[in-house]
Amino acid sequence: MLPQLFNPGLGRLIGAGLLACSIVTLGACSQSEDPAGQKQLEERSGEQSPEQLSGTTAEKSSKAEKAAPESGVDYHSFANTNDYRVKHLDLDLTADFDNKILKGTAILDIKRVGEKNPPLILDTRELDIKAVRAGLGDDLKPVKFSLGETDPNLGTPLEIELPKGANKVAIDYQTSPGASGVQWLEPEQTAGKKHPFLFTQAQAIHARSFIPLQDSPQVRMTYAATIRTPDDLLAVMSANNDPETEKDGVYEFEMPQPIPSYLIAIGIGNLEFKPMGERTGVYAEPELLDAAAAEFEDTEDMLEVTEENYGPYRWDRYDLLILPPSFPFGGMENPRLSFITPTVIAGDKSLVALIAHELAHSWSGNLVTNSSWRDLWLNEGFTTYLTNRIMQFVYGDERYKMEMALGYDDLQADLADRPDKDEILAIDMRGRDPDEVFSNIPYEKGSLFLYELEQKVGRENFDQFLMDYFNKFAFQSVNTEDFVNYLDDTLLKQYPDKLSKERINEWIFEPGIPEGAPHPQSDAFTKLDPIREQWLNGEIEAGDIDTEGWTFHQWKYFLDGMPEKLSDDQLQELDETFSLTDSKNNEIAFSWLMIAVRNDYEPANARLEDFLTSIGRNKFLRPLYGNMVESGKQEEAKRIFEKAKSGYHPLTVKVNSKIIYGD
Ligand SMILES: CC/C=C\C/C=C\C[C@@H](O)/C=C/C=C/C=C\[C@@H](O)CCCC(=O)O
Ligand SMILES: [Zn+2]
Repeated sequence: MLPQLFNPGLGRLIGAGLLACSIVTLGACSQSEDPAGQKQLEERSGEQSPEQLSGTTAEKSSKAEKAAPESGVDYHSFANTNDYRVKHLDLDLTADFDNKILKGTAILDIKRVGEKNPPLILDTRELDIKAVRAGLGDDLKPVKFSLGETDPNLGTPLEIELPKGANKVAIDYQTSPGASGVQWLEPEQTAGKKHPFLFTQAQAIHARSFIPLQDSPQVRMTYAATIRTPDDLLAVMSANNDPETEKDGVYEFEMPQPIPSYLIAIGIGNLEFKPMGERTGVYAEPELLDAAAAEFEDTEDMLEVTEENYGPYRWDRYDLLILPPSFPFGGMENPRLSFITPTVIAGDKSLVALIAHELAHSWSGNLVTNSSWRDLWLNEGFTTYLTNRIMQFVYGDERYKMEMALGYDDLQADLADRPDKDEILAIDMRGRDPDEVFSNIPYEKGSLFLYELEQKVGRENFDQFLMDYFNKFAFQSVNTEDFVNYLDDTLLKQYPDKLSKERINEWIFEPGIPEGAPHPQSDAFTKLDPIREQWLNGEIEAGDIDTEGWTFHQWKYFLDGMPEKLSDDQLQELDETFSLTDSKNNEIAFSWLMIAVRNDYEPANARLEDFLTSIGRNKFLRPLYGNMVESGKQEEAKRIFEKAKSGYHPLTVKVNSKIIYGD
């Protein structure tokens, strides 16, 4: 039998569905004919289409190398960061739940870094800009501004004429109800069903949909914020949340460490706090608070082992915010306060690698940051490597091996699915929407590359290397070339007989996995292969399989290793013996539903519909909808998607409607 993984709080959430919230059609933003904006756009998105980047492997990789943006250039931002840099943001926003808008003022402290005095160009998306003032210090006067042409991926540049010597710009604005980085939830979509909820998700290029700024990970700023909410709701941010704060509708925050814009985050809801350790705690709706605190109680241990091995935690507190199930990701590493899907509260800590992952970003990603989305692997590959190590420190070798092996299988699956050009770590993303290119490749291939380095130079030496890397580049944004140069100066010099530049380039600039790369495996998994085989061959019945003590990881491995096609009898036997359709572990349910969809297993249809309408996590939705379309169930996919869509996050709607309806 399946282990009993049911969690009452989550059960209520899942059962409730996600209806009643309507995603309002994106409103038009006032625009002017603006040649400057158009030029920015051409410079950023037009040089080479992805198709132009195809060719032989050698050509491809050399073109990928050339795609390294010049210093100060980010193909996913209009901002003229070679002229000005935003250093600090002061935000004062009111959350208007009735109209689904954030309204207020952003004051940017800017530093001129170029020789000239051109207009300041900021990123925006669907923002209604009411007025702009600029000047020196607090002497701000109204200035001219214009919105340029809108690019479907990048949004709309905001051009501001600055008086000479200006170092401050104040922008009065409001967001659109359909802002791509904000989800407004109706009470029905929450655990408590009585209060609305709001959360933002800025990565990769959605901060611009709720704050006008230089929305590029090359730019780091400190921030202070006042967030005004209805009196009975609590606001939290990726900043200095005070666990003692009482609900009163006005909340002040400070983020004293410089962070990139994609890490600015706001959550508002009927939230309460529960401590888990000295520096760690959880914010959640009261209905979920105890379950979340119990599930994630090892967070403090994770924090301590990571510090011991990779250097100090530099962000003061580390708390978790548990979001409603429409959150489009497993977690988001917002500094000091990771945003977490409730779908990982399984009741048995089986899915807590996600917490290790978000915590690890406090070193890889938040401290040392990819300087453009081309270099995402520097954030995610390092973080995935650290995640595995944290899981080993806290839960031991067997868990480590299983997590690694599952990651390797995820990588294989994505490699089988993607064009060569998207298998390159330093990926060419020009002209593309980062949300649509997103895959496991930067995570798992990046991590496997680091694992190979570890194997070659020895674990202790590699840990030292990582600690030094985090210290050297702390609070800086780096690109692939910075990392390669650092490798040149360190490990390549220290271990010339063990490492080579060619091999490193192959990992970073060539598609696929280099020949001879490590292949993480787990005995706890390989022993399941003959059992699965025997069952498939009819030599044993499902009831003969001794599943006592199987971990979630083993169930996932067992199910994911099933062949494409199973007979109706086989599906029924599996389901009746192991109650798979009713599994309360969302990862197991997902693996089973993937099998059910591709084999037209009707008894799982109701669960499939419930799953797709109650969870908004793209990791599950994209493959499930994709599988439905591929197996001829496009109409059913459309029906369910239309029913669920009003409760999905804007990003979820966008990427899945492409899958279901095509372009
Ligand atoms: C190769 C793609 C390059 C850049 C894309 C960057 C961001 C894309 C965007 O869609 C945002 C992603 C945010 C991810 C946040 C957390 C992930 O670690 C979650 C992974 C999936 C999950 O567990 O649900
Ligand atoms: Zn991550």
